[in-house]
Amino acid sequence: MILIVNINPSLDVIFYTKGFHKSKVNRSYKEEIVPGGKGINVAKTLKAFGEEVKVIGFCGGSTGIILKEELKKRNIDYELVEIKGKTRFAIGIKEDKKKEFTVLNGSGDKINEEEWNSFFKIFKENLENAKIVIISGSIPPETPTEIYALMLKEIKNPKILRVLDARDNVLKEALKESPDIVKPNKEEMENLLSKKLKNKNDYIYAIRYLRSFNIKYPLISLSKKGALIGIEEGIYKATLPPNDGIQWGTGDSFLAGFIFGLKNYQDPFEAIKLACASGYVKTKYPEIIDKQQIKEIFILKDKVKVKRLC
Ligand SMILES: O=P(O)(O)OC[C@@]1(O)O[C@H](CO)[C@@H](O)[C@@H]1O
Repeated sequence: MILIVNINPSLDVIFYTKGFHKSKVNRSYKEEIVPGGKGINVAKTLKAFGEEVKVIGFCGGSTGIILKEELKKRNIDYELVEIKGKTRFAIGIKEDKKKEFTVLNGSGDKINEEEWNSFFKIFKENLENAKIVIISGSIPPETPTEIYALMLKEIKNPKILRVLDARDNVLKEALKESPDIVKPNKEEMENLLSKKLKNKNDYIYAIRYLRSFNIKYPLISLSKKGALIGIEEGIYKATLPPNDGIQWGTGDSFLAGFIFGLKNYQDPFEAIKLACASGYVKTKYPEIIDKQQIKEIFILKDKVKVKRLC
């Protein structure tokens, strides 16, 4: 089973509008509501690939009830600790004829001590059956930045593949625990290094930096410009022709594609191709949940170009 930790899930609402103006009353002509949060997105894509997944984390309030209903509809197994607070919203705004996509992520509510204790109990129990653990997404307010480092430390079985997608100080702390796979995006990596990544040398520097923490497969997603991967043999850039679809949750599908590829083909090149194709296909849909989308991913996979940088 692939265990997915999403401690700050969300209900994602996408508004489609003919025009959006700040400080004005705006109207949408269509809305979509999907269960979200980075981990849940990874879970949905992996499930569509046919993998057995389980999501653990927190949920609360009426939004939490909807989140659970939506997960059930999609046959996603979950064990979420009920909290006094509520599950957050994340809002996406897509304007017709514009390439930009606006996102407003809610913060979520604070988790109390009792709720954390219940979570760690569930976490430890589920580690027994997990082959892969993916920890992904932002953390609730007032959560110590060492939280993901703590979880990684808790995974004592060396056979479990430890995967992390986090940002800022949470990522910084967790790197010290040498997860097997990390996947910051370009902006997150720039924040971590306090340096812009502009060219090939910067890319090499960034991957080497991650590898200095003994990360087996450091990945950096470059949005429309593809992705970077570091392996023992070298550093590579994978690309697909750019498209103008919605860039929300693409990094999560990217990560799911990579994990599926690595697990089933044990080949990082096949994995990075599946990752790029999964991210690309996600730009066309609010979520990846069915076999038809997976077919599209497999067709696209062979079009991904992988070039050695050094
Ligand atoms: O606040 P976070 O956890 O960084 O981001 C939350 C979020 O925007 O990320 C996903 C897309 O990657 C959405 O499903 C979700 O709502």
